[in-house]
Amino acid sequence: MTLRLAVLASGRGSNLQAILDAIASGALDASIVGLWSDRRDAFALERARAAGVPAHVVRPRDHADRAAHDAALFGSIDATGADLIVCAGYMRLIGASAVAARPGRMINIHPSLLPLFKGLHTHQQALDAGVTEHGASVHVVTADLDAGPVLAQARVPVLPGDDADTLAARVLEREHPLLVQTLHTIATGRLVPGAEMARLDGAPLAAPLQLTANNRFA
Ligand SMILES: Nc1nc2c(c(=O)[nH]1)N[C@@H](CN(C=O)c1ccc(C(=O)N[C@@H](CCC(=O)O)C(=O)O)cc1)CN2
Ligand SMILES: NCC(=O)N[C@@H]1O[C@H](COP(=O)([O-])[O-])[C@@H](O)[C@H]1O
Repeated sequence: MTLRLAVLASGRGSNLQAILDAIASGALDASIVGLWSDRRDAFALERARAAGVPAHVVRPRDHADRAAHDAALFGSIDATGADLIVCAGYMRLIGASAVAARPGRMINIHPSLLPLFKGLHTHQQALDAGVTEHGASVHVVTADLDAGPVLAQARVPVLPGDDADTLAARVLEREHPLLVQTLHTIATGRLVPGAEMARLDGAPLAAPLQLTANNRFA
């Protein structure tokens, strides 16, 4: 069955574009039922429109508080019958009640090797920590920020002379196949995200899947 995706994005939308391209090429058996952004200037909106995907703006400033914003956002998403909600550069903390109502149905791509470097400015965090390896993670969204079960990771070296921008670019290049391959593994039913635990081939996922250089899981 084709996996129906609702995608949330706040910015340029390159991860959204990676999903769109994978669907268009036949590499991912999924459809995007809509793109939702909290920012009306998000270029992700243009990418969605160009692909014929319904693009929605739900701005926090138009709602009384976080709970009201979440209610409007997820009410719109629920109306589409989406199977999975993908945070692809969505820069809002999702409230605990919205998360609790959708256990295991939301994933996020985060630019660090979780549990290292949660939150924002992850590449500077990595440089400040002096790590020699960095990367990206796809994890289940839970009430606590960037703390849910980690489904898959991709690793990159930190190179001498790196700054936050050069490191971010190297990570972003690996995020795209990481997200697509994770969605493919979910779409085929091999990987099942859970609020507390993910399962791979019916067994508890013992450790995050690791993306190889040829964009497959080891
Ligand atoms: N409940 C959860 N919500 C979200 C998660 C999560 O794991 N649990 N992942 C994030 C994505 N994210 C990092 O990966 C992230 C999103 C938002 C923020 C943040 O501090 N946002 C501020 C507003 C910032 C702004 O508007 O510029 C806020 O919400 O007040 C940090 C990290 C998606 N949501
Ligand atoms: N805390 C969430 C977070 O920092 N997400 C990051 O935002 C970028 C979105 O890029 P994109 O809009 O080009 O997909 C990506 O690097 C993603 O990992």
